[in-house]
Amino acid sequence: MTGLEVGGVAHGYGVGARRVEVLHDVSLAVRPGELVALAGPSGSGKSTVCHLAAGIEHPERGTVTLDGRPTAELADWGEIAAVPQQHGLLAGLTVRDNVCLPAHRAGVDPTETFAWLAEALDLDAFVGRGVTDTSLGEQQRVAVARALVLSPRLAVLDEPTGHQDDDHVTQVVAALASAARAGTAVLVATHDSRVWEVADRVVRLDEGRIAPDPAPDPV
Ligand SMILES: Nc1ncnc2c1ncn2[C@@H]1O[C@H](COP(=O)(O)OP(=O)(O)OP(=O)(O)O)[C@@H](O)[C@H]1O
Repeated sequence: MTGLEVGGVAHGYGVGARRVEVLHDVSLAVRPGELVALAGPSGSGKSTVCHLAAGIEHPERGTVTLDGRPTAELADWGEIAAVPQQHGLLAGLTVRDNVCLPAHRAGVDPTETFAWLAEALDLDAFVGRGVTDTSLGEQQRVAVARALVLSPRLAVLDEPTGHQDDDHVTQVVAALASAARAGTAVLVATHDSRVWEVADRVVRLDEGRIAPDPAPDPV
């Protein structure tokens, strides 16, 4: 098991005069059991890396693999689970059914994991409610719970603390750290220094390139 490997990726959007080059020779890895934060200014390409890692897009050049297989060929939520910026929840379902959907589709009983996630992410008060009848922050935690319900080999989360207050940031960060301890490779695009603090590594993007590590402070 090698986890997520992004190798020499170049990627952009559009053609001709509308062409935007977004990523230039990006390489990074997230090993099973690692939590890696992807930092960088707005527009530096974090969400694009997330889309490629989650297999939502194919890289134009280079490779993006999970345990050696292209992520774009892995559609199973037990392999790769994602929290996109817009959360991607199903409006017609309750909170509980949104979280449990990947498990139901995989034929796995989610009862125990759901109970743990609902408590860990403070969902208990509204698990039976339609997901559209919850706040944006609540929906974001529902999306995090859904991503973790099958203990995927890779979890890709795009700004998963963006709508949370301090206490709930702590809960989301703890749930992600716990998933990593259980063996999931966790990639988190985030501006949130509270995520950087618990990450095994922080990888910085700058204008679509991996930024070098800052020089150590002089002693
Ligand atoms: N579908 C698209 N078509 C054209 N350009 C795009 C598309 N998606 C993203 N871009 C451009 O690619 C660049 C990187 O966008 P991306 O969303 O990956 O950045 P980001 O680092 O996640 O930003 P933020 O922190 O604001 O979410 C931006 O200049 C953006 O405008």
